Amino acid sequence: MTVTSTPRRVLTLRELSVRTGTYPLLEGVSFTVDGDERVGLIGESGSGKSLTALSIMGLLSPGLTASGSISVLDGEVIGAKESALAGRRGRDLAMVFQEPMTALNPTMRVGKQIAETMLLHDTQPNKKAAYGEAVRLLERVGLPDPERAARSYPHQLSGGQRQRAVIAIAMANEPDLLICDEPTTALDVTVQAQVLDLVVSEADRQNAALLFITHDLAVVAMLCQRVLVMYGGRIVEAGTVADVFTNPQHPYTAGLIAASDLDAVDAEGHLTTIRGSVPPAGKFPEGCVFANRCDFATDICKTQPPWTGVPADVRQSGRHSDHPAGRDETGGQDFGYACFHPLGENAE
Ligand SMILES: Nc1ncnc2c1ncn2[C@@H]1O[C@H](COP(=O)(O)OP(=O)(O)OP(=O)(O)O)[C@@H](O)[C@H]1O
Repeated sequence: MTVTSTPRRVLTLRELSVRTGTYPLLEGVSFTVDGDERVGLIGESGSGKSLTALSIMGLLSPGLTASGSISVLDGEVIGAKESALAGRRGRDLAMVFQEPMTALNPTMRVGKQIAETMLLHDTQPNKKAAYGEAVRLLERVGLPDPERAARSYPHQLSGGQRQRAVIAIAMANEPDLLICDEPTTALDVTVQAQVLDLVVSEADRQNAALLFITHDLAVVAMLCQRVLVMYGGRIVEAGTVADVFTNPQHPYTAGLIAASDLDAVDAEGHLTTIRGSVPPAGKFPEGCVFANRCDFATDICKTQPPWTGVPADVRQSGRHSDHPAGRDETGGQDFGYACFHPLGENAE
């Protein structure tokens, strides 16, 4: 008899909400990531993707308050002391930001920075061993002269090399979850694909789950098994990449897909885009947050917020199967927001 082991759940968000003093930025965000998964988080600029990632890392700016629950492995993030969060960052989970200099100390040599993250988490016995491992990591992430790179300050490396060094730091302590927020946006087009390959190969090599934030649907289609679609601080659709990209249920998802297809032109020959733009935070409509840009909106969408609870089956099992836009029965995804007028089969 073949025994298949269930992968470990590394991340569970339950009704995460984030507010400024006066208005919500994220509302009712619920999803899970298992240890063997690569999950994409997509949405236009201002949808709330980075805030979701920063919430998971416990790195929200002062002045923002989070409620709900974020569990990384077995540790709760919301309400945890900074000392506890710092102990988990880099060990249980790590993040690669869009701009590598965000993560690097400009005044410290790269090798020392990598060594320090290992010493911080006691994954190397002493400075000499940690520095040796840092050089090996720089070689593994593709730096051509790793000893020289280790002796360099960040500004002495190219943008692509800096991002490779950041990936080395992120993976130095073998985290269970790697979050990447647009990791290639600031890089030359020529090195973007190499850095993407590196992220995936490092995550796979260490069996780390990947939460990959991007505007680029093609990258998600290439890298991820599952996708979460975010708009107005909510997850509006979730499912397997195959399901969501071929048969989107939410009009916003359908619009994103149409806008990403460079061959798609409307009757007047203009490229298809989603009409209007993402409102600034605090200015989303009452009712459905997408109602003012949606071609399918009816009166109910403008007045009544769609259901935003976490369904009982998700609360119990982390899986959700009976809602139209949550129809993925294999991926364990879940969310708390849905369209009044799901597009149904063959959305196009
Ligand atoms: N500290 C803050 N205080 C107030 N509003 C904020 C703060 N941080 C983010 N926001 C607002 O929250 C909304 C979501 O921002 P977020 O950065 O998460 O979007 P995003 O989807 O990651 O966009 P992008 O793709 O451009 O990074 C935006 O309207 C942003 O202006």
